Amino acid sequence: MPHSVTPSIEQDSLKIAVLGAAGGIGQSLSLLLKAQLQYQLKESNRTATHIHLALYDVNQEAINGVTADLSHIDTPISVSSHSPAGGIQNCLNNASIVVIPAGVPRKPGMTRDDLFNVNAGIISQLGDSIAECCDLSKVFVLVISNPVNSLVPVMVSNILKNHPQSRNSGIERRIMGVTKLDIVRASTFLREINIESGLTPRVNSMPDVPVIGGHSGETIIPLFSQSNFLSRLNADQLKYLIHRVQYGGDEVVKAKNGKGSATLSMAHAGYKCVVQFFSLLLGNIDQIHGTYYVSLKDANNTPVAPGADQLLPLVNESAYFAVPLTITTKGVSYVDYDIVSRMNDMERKEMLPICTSQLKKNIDKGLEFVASRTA
Ligand SMILES: NC(=O)c1ccc[n+]([C@@H]2O[C@H](COP(=O)([O-])OP(=O)(O)OC[C@H]3O[C@@H](n4cnc5c(N)ncnc54)[C@H](O)[C@@H]3O)[C@@H](O)[C@H]2O)c1
Ligand SMILES: O=C(O)C[C@H](O)C(=O)O
Repeated sequence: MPHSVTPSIEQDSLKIAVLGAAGGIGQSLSLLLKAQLQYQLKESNRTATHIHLALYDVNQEAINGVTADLSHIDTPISVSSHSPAGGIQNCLNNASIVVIPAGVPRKPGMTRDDLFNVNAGIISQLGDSIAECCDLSKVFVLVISNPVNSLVPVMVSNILKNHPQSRNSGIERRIMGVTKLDIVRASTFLREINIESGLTPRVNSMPDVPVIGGHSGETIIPLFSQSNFLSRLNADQLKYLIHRVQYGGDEVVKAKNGKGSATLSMAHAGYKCVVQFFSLLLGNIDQIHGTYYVSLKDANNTPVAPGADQLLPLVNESAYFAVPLTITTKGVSYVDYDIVSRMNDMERKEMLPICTSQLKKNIDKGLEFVASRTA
């Protein structure tokens, strides 16, 4: 029996499932959701909406402990604990948003790609469960597990290939790779360097830096050319910032020295993403503007939304790419291809080709994994 603190989900309810919720990211993200989500309801006219957090992990003892602990927090959000013993179905049934930080993290000396074999198996199994338990015409799936560049293709192609109920569901428009941590880092590091250069930024505002491409090393393209501060950066500062954003993950892996990778900053970034989808589903907003790593083609191999047709030739036909998107309850509805035309020469001629050639290998690896799994 899953341990359920509030077992019955009321009719007007919104359920968020976190898979891998007993881990470093999962625990901190679940804390933020349990402690903070109800503040979104205040903006909503759906004050009667009941929010439920369904927490799943293969580590049964750990997830029961995490759920019992969170359940004492004085917010009107119910929580339930799920593990393989009681089945993942109870966790996923009726979920509107599924967030996935399940899988192994890096240790020093490893690349994200070294995680592929273990995590691709986990992601494809979780994808099978999502296909069986969730309404594929409605659910949003946010993939945090690494390597994001390969695992999003695994999630999308496994569901489309192996689950006939996905046909015409549009699920490929609602599976999002989470690259928000790169955006969070770019903003943080730019602010730091501005302060070092003698600027006094406002306490309550952070610089905006779009980051596109993928989520590892040189596939990460921070577009400092599109921040308001480019003219204040010298060439060395710009080089330093780009490198720091591209390898920010390594900084944390090294500092944790074998005890994992970024968890707290990732939980913060993931929370920002979940809040967007939560607000969309509550009806607080009718569209999201956000950057996610998504499939640029739909199940019929045609561009996923307006703008994707223009973007594809600009990104060397990369089938997956992180790019600013407009997202409605149906999923990706517009792809901001124009961000590539706004890149400066160095970003477009030097960084973009390196990104897309590496992305191609990462994407192919994911697709080949699914093909061999099906065969
Ligand atoms: N997208 C990003 O920006 C980003 C940032 C940081 C970390 N990550 C990735 O997120 C993943 C998780 O990182 P972490 O630090 O939380 O790791 P962790 O080891 O602390 O937690 C992972 C959790 O997943 C659980 N798990 C394993 N297999 C599972 C399965 N089949 N179903 C459900 N749960 C399962 C484990 O029991 C564990 O509790 C890693 O792959 C890491 O590389 C991504
Ligand atoms: O670096 C990692 O392995 C975790 C994550 O992708 C990060 O960017 O911090």
